[in-house]
Amino acid sequence: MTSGDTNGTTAEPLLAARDLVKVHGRTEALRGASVDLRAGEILAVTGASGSGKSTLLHCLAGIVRPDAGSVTYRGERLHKLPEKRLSALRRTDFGVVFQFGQLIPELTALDNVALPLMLAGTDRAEARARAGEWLERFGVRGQGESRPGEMSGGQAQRVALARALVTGPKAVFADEPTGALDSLASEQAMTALTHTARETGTAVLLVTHDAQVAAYADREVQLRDGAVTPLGVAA
Ligand SMILES: Nc1ncnc2c1ncn2[C@@H]1O[C@H](COP(=O)(O)OP(=O)(O)OP(=O)(O)O)[C@@H](O)[C@H]1O
Repeated sequence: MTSGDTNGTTAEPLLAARDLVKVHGRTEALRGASVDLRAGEILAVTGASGSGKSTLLHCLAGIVRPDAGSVTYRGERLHKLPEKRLSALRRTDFGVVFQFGQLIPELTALDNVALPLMLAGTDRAEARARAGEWLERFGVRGQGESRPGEMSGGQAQRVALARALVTGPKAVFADEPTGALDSLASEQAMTALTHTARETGTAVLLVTHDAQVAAYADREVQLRDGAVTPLGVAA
């Protein structure tokens, strides 16, 4: 793994955040954060609790608009897009997974993974067939007919990862995806995520406070007080 911020990039990044500022009430969550996510790379964003990691992820994923600065996605000003266009882009090009997978509790694992395909217009039978293949990839095919409450945390999280990747997004945003898992389940989920992302050329922005999880990334940037700092700089 190499470290670095926005320097040393030769290829055009997939996503580029520049000088992001985001204020929540009286808290400046981001104070001039800049970072690139390159196509196909797995980038870990680390930093202390409250340093702004989740806020940075939300801005890059187009979930939250920054108060200042810019987010450029393949040449488009993401933060300036109208809401309708932004949500359409999020559906086709981005996948997200959070600490608690946020699967729909009433649906089986298979239907949870099939849903994004159906929302994109795939018919139910085809969507379920493809969802089954993705459950297989993540080692949870056997849980296809289980509802989230009937699975272990690790299984549910692998289903959530399959759901994030099933539509073939260009980027997946994972916010502490293993934060609620024990070390074995965490290892299984991270191995499945990174293998699949590398196989499919999907970029992953991985927010974590766990050095073992960050070690799965190709590159790491660290946030401190809402800005990206070079790795290894003492507080
Ligand atoms: N919706 C919000 N309303 C008010 N304050 C917020 C909100 N979201 C984040 N904050 C504050 O902004 C700062 C940065 O939060 P953020 O969640 O981005 O950090 P983080 O590095 O992801 O933290 P953690 O590792 O604890 O999840 C924190 O002080 C947090 O309390």
